[in-house]
Amino acid sequence: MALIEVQNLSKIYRNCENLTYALKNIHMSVEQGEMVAITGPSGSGKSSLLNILGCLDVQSEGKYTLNSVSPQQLSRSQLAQLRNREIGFIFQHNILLSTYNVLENVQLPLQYRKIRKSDRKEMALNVIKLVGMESQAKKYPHQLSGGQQQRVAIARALVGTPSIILADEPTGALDQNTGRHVLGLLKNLVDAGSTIIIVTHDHEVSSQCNRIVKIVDGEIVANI
Ligand SMILES: Nc1ncnc2c1ncn2[C@@H]1O[C@H](COP(=O)(O)OP(=O)(O)OP(=O)(O)O)[C@@H](O)[C@H]1O
Repeated sequence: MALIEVQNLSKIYRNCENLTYALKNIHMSVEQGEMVAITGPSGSGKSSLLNILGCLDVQSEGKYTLNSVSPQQLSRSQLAQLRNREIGFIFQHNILLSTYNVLENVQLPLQYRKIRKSDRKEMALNVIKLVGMESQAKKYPHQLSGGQQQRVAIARALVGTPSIILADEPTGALDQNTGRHVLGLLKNLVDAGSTIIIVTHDHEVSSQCNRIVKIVDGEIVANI
């Protein structure tokens, strides 16, 4: 079974009298070690899909399994544990805590796990090194550039060794050079065995992925 399996999945938003069919009959699977781009025009359903894959929302119809687990069958606390253990999130505008330094920010996803304090620090330092930020570990977010902050966000997404990394426009807020650097970092992670799904409008990013899933009006129109 693939790491991610989506079958006949639909998402319908109900607001008062209105129904919006944000996703219609989606089928897709993602294997371990793939880097997959999700593209499509504004309002096509990309975020709705990413939210379901990230267990932040549930589908209205159909089936989703992550590592053979069906998130829709879990309680809220089980779901929170699954998210914490299996998924690393990277957003366009990273949400580092301003009063925490780099090392403290990167350790955050580990605080809900039963891991010794000294081990947490070591795990965080390892991923901080991986993204080339070891000399900045004591700095606070406001002392870093946008690209450096995004590298810290990537380290934080990685620290718990999640099964999958979900990235929403990870280079969208960066200048071209910094964006290329961050993209290179994500590619290195995939080369080392990580699985990444990236929502992007950027052709340079999607062209570097193994596969592009294009969504239009809630339907997959290409998966190549
Ligand atoms: N909470 C909600 N309630 C009602 N409709 C929603 C909600 N969230 C999204 N939608 C609608 O679902 C459709 C898909 O939205 P979605 O945000 O998934 O698109 P998107 O491809 O991520 O767009 P963008 O690229 O602009 O971020 C749109 O028609 C949107 O208006």
